[in-house]
Amino acid sequence: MTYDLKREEEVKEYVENLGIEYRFGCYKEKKPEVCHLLGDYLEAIKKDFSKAAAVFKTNCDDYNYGKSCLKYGNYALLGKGREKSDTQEALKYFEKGCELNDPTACLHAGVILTATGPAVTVQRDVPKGYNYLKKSCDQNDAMACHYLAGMYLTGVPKNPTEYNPHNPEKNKNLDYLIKPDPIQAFGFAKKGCENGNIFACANIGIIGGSGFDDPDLFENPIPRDVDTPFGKPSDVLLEGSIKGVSCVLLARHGRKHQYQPSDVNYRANIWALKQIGCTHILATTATGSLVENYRPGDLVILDDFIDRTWGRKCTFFDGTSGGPRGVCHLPMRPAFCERARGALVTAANEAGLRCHERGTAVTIQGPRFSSRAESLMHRQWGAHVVNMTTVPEVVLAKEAGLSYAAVALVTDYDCWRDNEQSVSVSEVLEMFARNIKKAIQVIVEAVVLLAAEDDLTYLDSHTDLVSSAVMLKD
Ligand SMILES: CSC[C@H]1O[C@H](OP(=O)(O)O)[C@H](O)[C@@H]1O
Ligand SMILES: Nc1ncnc2[nH]cnc12
Repeated sequence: MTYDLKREEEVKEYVENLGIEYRFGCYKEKKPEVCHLLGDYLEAIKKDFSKAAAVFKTNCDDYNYGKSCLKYGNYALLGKGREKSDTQEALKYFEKGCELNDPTACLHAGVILTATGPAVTVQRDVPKGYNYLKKSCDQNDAMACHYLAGMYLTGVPKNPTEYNPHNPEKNKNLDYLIKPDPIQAFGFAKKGCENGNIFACANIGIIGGSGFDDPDLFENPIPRDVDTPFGKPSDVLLEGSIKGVSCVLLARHGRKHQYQPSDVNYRANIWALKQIGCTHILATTATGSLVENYRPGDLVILDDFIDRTWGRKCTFFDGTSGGPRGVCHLPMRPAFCERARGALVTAANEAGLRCHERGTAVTIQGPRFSSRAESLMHRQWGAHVVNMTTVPEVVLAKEAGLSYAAVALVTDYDCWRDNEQSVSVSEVLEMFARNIKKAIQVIVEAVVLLAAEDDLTYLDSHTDLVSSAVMLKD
């Protein structure tokens, strides 16, 4: 029989007949795949969750249908179609689903058995949980691979309460069920990424500025040519890993330093990093000092800016096709992500480097350096360093909901000091080259610190802030 699905009565009849067919296939013909469809039908069309739960349960118990075990496990976990939730019961069904080769059931069983925290009610069994996760990842479940990558990244301590993400030195002495292993972590992250979990692809973007355009950060970087609604970024994105953490490097001015500060496509750069799955961006920038105590060779973890640029595209919210809609009035205090800044500060301090934990950058339009009068004025305004790129980069990263922080390397004293030559390109590049190891060390350690954080709710607050700043009328 054919139905005209534009007519309401015929749709109703079709749906009713579907239910009859499923019942027949399940109860009379005893076909497990049809019983599963019947469960889906009861859930999605009839919204009868207790009946759906009963069908999934029986189909798992009697017909060993893996997908139904997963479904019933979910019902038990959420307390859906039954009086209350029961994690132990859920685990039993996930384990059976996994034995029947359902990769999602394996994932859920693995997560339950390895989870820690106050809400956990099931006895932790990391080796068993690990095997379930591995089976799931082997069957190309991207989430399981991502989860395993996380386990190898930080290691799985016997006693999770002893683990302190802010104290890597102390963590080294812990007793581990799974030892931290960056190579394994990267392998699983790569597999998670290949199977479509963008968060396993490249979590931390690194924007390298002058002198950091092409550093040897990754062993075998994979170049990725990316396009965005805002045009092409300054260069290919280089994917690789730092101590097992998936990262991606972008040369702000292009690897041949082909774009001057006002011609950098900042929007494409930030969008490309977000598009590829970055949640964080750590940037480097060469800066001139505006205060005596910020000496060439020092690091500054920027915490504010003064914008002296003009004509740069400084918002994604301008109606560009493929971009976000509405008008965005984003608060700029704080300008940088405090958590990412904290990681840079800790990394610099732990490495024993001379580092200023705060600093305001005045970003000038360039490409020329400041006049002496301008330099003196910037000093009076309270800026600590001067460069040509922090704006609009920091603004756009914030609009994209990313965690962004920048480590500035002081390369010169600009031109405000009496009886001293004013800054030159050769001075900047020479100074950066002499200190590049510091910048690399800080970025590398900050990447490790950020990756070890397990409370990522601050990332939600970045995106929430953007949502609350957008004015949009339908
Ligand atoms: C090469 S001198 C001026 C140049 O250096 C800084 O670049 P970046 O921020 O990309 O490190 C500064 O902002 C100017 O663009
Ligand atoms: N003095 C300076 N002014 C602007 N950008 C810079 N980058 C490095 N030094 C600088």
